[in-house]
Amino acid sequence: MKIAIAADHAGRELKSYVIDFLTLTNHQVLDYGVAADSSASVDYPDYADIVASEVSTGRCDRGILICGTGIGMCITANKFPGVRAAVVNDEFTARMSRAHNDSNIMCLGSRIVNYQRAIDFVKIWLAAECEEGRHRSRIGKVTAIEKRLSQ
Ligand SMILES: O=C(CO)[C@H](O)[C@H](O)[C@H](O)COP(=O)(O)O
Repeated sequence: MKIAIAADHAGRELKSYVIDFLTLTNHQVLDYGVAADSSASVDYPDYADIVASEVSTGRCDRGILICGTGIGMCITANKFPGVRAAVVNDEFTARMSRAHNDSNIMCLGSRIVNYQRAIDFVKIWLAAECEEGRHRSRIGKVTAIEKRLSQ
């Protein structure tokens, strides 16, 4: 899978662990910063913008965004057409955000989850499929709202 990833200063260390895992498991990873050795305080919308754009345009299959809580990244990413970003801070939401919502961006909170749990969530999220049926129909309604509001 081709996966775009980015983090703000709060998420940069966790991002390195996630990138190592993705690379080891043969995914193609595009790292959009912030640099692992940077000590700068940066703004999460600037990083969510890049990754959400990659997913929205279809240049990447999935995206992973990391900040302190995952919330700011998620709010920003969901402004982009076709993006279904979800904050994932436990196993259940990792699975359900795929099974019911077909999420294409996962947002992690580095101040909430430890590294090992975060990797577990990434594994679950990458492996889970959308259950289709009624869930696809509901996703279609979300897309219809998005289209209506963009006119
Ligand atoms: O965007 C966030 C909240 O939704 C992230 O948790 C940020 O990482 C956080 O706000 C950064 O806070 P800081 O005090 O500037 O480190």
